[in-house]
Amino acid sequence: MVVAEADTILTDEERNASDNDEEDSKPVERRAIDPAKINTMQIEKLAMITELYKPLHSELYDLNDPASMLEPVFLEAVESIQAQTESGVAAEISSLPASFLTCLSEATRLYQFAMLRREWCLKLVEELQHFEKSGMPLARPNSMNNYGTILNDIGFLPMLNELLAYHLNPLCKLLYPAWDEGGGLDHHHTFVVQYRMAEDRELKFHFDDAEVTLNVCLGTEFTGGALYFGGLFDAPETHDESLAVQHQLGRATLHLGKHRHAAKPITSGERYNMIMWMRNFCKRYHTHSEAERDEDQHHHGHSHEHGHGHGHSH
Ligand SMILES: O=C(O)CCC(=O)C(=O)O
Ligand SMILES: [Fe+2]
Repeated sequence: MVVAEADTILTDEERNASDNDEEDSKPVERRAIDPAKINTMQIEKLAMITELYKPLHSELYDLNDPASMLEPVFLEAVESIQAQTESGVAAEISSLPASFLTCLSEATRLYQFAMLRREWCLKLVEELQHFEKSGMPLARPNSMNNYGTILNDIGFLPMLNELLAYHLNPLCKLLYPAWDEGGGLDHHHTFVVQYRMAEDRELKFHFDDAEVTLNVCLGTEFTGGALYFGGLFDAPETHDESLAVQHQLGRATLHLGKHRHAAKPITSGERYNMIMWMRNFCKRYHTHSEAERDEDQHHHGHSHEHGHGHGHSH
């Protein structure tokens, strides 16, 4: 069932999908709110949180000590990319530390790597539980997850911007060179999804409102909940892919936003994952002429490749 947020407009496709039991064959696009439409209510909410909320672990809200958050092998990989870029050499995947990157699928460019330190993950979960108990207003993460928290809205935006600019964007430029246009992956929607036996236990087949998605497991204790991948939205020849990816605390799965995926039901415990939908400003917000738009649609084959997050008019 697709659940609409108050300010999310469902497309015909999503509306049909919500009436359709064969969700495995009909992925819906997930979307977040357009950053350009951040309204005064959200700004007032952040001001209220900043004034009234006392964090449990205030060190989580900045990136002053990257080594307390990020695994040594992740830092080493990013440093090697930066060093190569600075010396004018095009960075190569083969030059990453040997144990760093696992490629789960060449055809759909699905990767995994160690990213977040265990203590940091567990502290973030404690922080979110503390936030929830504080009675501060909570917005649900997106049009499909009912439980979880938007990190951007509760004080994590500056540190996540740094994480994207200095760590994730250089890595993504290497793994997904198509998004190197303009500033590369230059903005994001980041949230934590939460699954509990008595609440949401799974997530239906969909693709993301993102160029590239980072999904990191924060624990805590659970069974089940594997991610399932089933091909790229715009590449029918990949639709017979059927890959189940297990979670491991602190480990990141990196995939294209258009990579169709689902989360299998958890069978016990509680699962938290941090999701960053990484986006390219040029791709989304530069205005096309009619001719360019026709040209693009011809190439991509899907009109809604453009204008994500703006809602749809019919
Ligand atoms: O449950 C997960 O880990 C995946 C969540 C997801 O695909 C999403 O939020 O877009
Ligand atoms: Fe997703």
